[in-house]
Amino acid sequence: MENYYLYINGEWTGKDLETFEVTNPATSEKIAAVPNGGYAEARKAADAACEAFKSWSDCSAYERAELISKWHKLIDENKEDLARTMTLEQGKPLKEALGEISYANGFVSWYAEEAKRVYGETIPAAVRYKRLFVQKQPVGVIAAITPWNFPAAMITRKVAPALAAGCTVVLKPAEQTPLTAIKLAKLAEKAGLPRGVLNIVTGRAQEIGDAWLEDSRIRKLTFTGSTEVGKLLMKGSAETVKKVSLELGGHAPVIVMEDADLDKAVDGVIASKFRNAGQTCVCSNRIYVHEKIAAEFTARLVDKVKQLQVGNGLEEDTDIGPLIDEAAISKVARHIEDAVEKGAKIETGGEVLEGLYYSPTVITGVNDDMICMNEETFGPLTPVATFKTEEEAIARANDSIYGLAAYVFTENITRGIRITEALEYGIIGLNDGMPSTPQVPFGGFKQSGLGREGGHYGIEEFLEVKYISLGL
Ligand SMILES: NC(=O)C1=CN([C@@H]2O[C@H](COP(=O)(O)OP(=O)(O)OC[C@H]3O[C@@H](n4cnc5c(N)ncnc54)[C@H](OP(=O)(O)O)[C@@H]3O)[C@@H](O)[C@H]2O)C=CC1
Ligand SMILES: O=C(O)CCCC(=O)O
Repeated sequence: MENYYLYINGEWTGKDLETFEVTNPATSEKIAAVPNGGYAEARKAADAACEAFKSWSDCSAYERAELISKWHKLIDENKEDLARTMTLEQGKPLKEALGEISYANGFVSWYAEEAKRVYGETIPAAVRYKRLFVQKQPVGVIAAITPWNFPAAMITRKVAPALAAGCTVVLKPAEQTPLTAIKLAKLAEKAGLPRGVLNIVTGRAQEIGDAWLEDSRIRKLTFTGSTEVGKLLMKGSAETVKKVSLELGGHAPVIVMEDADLDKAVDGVIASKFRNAGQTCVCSNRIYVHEKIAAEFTARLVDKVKQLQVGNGLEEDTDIGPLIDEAAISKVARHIEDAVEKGAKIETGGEVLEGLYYSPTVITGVNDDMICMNEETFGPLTPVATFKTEEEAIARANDSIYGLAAYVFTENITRGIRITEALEYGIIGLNDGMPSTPQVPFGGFKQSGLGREGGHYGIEEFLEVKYISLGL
């Protein structure tokens, strides 16, 4: 078993701390023990990041870009090992894990370049004897708290722009998936990132979070995870008025119009629904199909869902791995039981399999009172409801406290644009089940979060705007 430690001020520490176990959700086997850090370690990490900020923020953008590019190269050279580690601790199929490493590394290369494009501005003054300038500066020390469902991409999507902007970082990965995070930090060290610039603390979430929330030297919190914890962290950030970026829950609707290309729509739904066994905040959670094509759409969908292979992610033909834990299984089962009690029909799936596996499921006869039509399932359940008019579909799709991703399938581009503009969502896949990519803004409306990650928008979250008035 490999050793995994905390990474604070360029040193691998925490060897004397108690540990917590990391298990493989596919087999329930213990795969590693990781130090159970807490308040003291979080403080040390913050001290290191504060000290390192002085020199890191003073480096030229080109110096930072070069180190970030070296990190990118090392991640690429180690992608098989990183992907295998991810599959072992998180469960997703190896082919998906490899895809995530490439996606994650896409943020690293994008922000290595973007570091060089942090432009300022000059603004015409109203009087002759003044010159007005705007420049951008790094926010300061950043605290990042990340989830288990994307153990690499949720880290690089935060850390790469923060480093590029000149910020230093303290990071707490999720309890279930710290190994990928630690391996990424080892590669950052190998790339030559100066000590204290990136610090990783594993352990007791609330203590670590509290230490960073109360620390006025930490100027920004960036978080991906549940809406519940996001709200707690937002409240906790108020005391020291930190900047906050939150990427929280979703409840993505899919609208399939009567003029959709049905094969495209079915493939899009499968891609968005079953990615990571449905454990993605942009996974489609509820499908609205025009009543005229509902029977044909459902038949084609069910046929394809039946072909999905459930199994250990390390096996080559696996499409759907295990869910992360028992609570995730119970949530899916509860959503299906509730739907069936309220009149839904299981077209395929609906079974808890041995271990942490749940069979990919399609249900029909769905109505808006069912839990699955109101809450994020975060599992492989596909509820299919029908609608009569475009207005009805839009209203039902928007009837949610969430606003992260939505999907629309239609071959009529005018209608597609009209629906897209009416949807209260931050990300829309129009005839596309996989809109995520490093160069675009990712984030939600309403209670799905604040701020944007990715693209040129992502680096702005780590920059302060400074206005300088020069009197001549
Ligand atoms: N938007 C998204 O991408 C995600 C959404 N979710 C949703 O949330 C549900 C629950 O998943 P869960 O893993 O519990 O998500 P959480 O929001 O609890 O966890 C996300 C991260 O926050 C940390 N955390 C939890 N509580 C605190 C706290 N009080 N202070 C500081 N950090 C904290 C966790 O640490 P630790 O792991 O140590 O508890 C983890 O690193 C899922 O079923 C899903 O619906 C989950 C993951 C990602
Ligand atoms: O928050 C998530 O669930 C991970 C984001 C997935 C993506 O970037 O598409």
